[in-house]
Amino acid sequence: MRNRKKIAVVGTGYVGLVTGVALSEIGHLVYCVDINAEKVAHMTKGKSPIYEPGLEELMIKNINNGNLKFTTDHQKAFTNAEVIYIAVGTPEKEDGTADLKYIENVCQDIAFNITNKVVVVTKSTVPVGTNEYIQKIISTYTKVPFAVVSNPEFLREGSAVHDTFYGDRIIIGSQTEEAANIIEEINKPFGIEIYKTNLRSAEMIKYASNAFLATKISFINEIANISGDLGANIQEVSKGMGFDKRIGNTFLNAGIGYGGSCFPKDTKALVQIAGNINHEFNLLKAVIEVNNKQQLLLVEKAKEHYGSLKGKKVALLGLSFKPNTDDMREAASIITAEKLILAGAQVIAYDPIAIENAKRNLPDAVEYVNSVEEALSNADTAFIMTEWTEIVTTPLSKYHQKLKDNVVFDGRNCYELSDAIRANLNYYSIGRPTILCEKALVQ
Ligand SMILES: NC(=O)C1=CN([C@@H]2O[C@H](COP(=O)(O)OP(=O)(O)OC[C@H]3O[C@@H](n4cnc5c(N)ncnc54)[C@H](O)[C@@H]3O)[C@@H](O)[C@H]2O)C=CC1
Ligand SMILES: O=C(O)[C@H]1O[C@H](OP(=O)(O)OP(=O)(O)OC[C@H]2O[C@@H](n3ccc(=O)[nH]c3=O)[C@H](O)[C@@H]2O)[C@H](O)[C@@H](O)[C@@H]1O
Repeated sequence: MRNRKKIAVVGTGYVGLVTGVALSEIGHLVYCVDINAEKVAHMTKGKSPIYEPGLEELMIKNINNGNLKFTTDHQKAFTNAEVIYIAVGTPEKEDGTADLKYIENVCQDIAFNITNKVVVVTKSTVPVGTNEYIQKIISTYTKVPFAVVSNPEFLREGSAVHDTFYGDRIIIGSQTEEAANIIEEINKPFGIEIYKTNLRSAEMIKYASNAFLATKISFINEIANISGDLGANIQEVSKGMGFDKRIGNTFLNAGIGYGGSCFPKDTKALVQIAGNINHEFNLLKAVIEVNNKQQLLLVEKAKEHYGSLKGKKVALLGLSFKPNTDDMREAASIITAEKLILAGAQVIAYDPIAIENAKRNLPDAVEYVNSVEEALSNADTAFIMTEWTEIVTTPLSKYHQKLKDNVVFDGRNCYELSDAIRANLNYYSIGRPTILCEKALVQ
């Protein structure tokens, strides 16, 4: 390959690993470096530490052709590297602000180990002004010339590989044209629209995008929360709204709120970022509050239906924060399981992929089973938390057959109301009229 570069990627979470794999796939020599030795050993054998469709195949291919290496040794990764991508975590602190301790450590790792002129690219989501802070830390410890570039990541978990090769835009924020051009050249083979801007605007584009998507979700959830009782059907409302190109037809699925590693933390961080310049971001505060309430909605509906949940056996179907990932960060299943157990219910949980991670996140009292059917067979009622294909394709007649109380609380609107009527079920969903058995047609 012409212009093949040695590139180091620091941190092998979703963003680092997918970035490293993608850059190796387009022909660069990529060293992915992580401080977690167990993870590195695993990845060196071609095993992905995360469940992400299509990722492991590309990892194996590029390990075998020599383009992709994993190491715990920063010096090995950084020696002669022309570009270094930072993709470590920026978790939230207790007050909601972004914790930059991993970024700060990486800056020192970079300063102490670079050998030649390098472009340092920040993929991690960082508050506005952080790239200048990165520049300051690195230059405190080294005389080797370098430039910083902000290149925020927009991939979604569960479709991360697809999003990397077919994303909507690549944002490059830089103070120098030279550094921006180097990163533009690297990204050209992806064939995705590139937008160049300054450092601070690039940093803000990332937070503003996540905050806007979270706002769309909380907005449609509020419309859902009034639609059901007013006899409207939120799915039809969303569809009708989505025909308007100014609104768009995505991110209008009502449900039990957004979870995941980013929307919850990035919305809180943006409220804090605004607070730092004395701006009260009331809209975003409301988005967060609506989401917190939304995550509790199924428990509230069940309490209303039953009066008390004491002794009820609940099948919790789908545990990850969305389908096609084993990520449990901020999943609605966590707070739901906690509230159910607090109310005296028994929780029988199932997920196609995320059970091992769920065991580290859900209360100890939760029991786990190996299939949807097994969960239903042991339960009085079911809560649908995540719209995995395996769950969505389970016919409602199965719920009718297996559940002792014949009641389903569907947090993801997986079924048509007409199917619930046909299956003769008590069926609660989000933003749609409740179906009660007496009204259902007995087959
Ligand atoms: N998860 C996602 O889908 C997306 C995440 N982001 C952002 O990307 C950043 C990374 O998030 P994730 O990919 O979820 O990562 P993560 O938090 O799951 O993993 C980070 C990795 O960095 C490693 N690490 C920490 N310090 C290190 C050091 N000094 N040297 C080498 N490795 C080190 C850790 O061992 C860990 O494996 C965050 O800022 C996040 O907000 C952005 C878009 C999508
Ligand atoms: O910064 C990040 O980490 C990423 O955050 C999100 O990606 P992700 O969290 O992986 O997944 P999404 O598909 O956005 O879903 C997030 C949450 O919103 C919920 N959601 C999504 C869409 C919708 O219409 N309704 C809805 O409730 C999902 O169930 C899930 O809990 C963004 O979509 C990515 O662009 C961004 O890069």
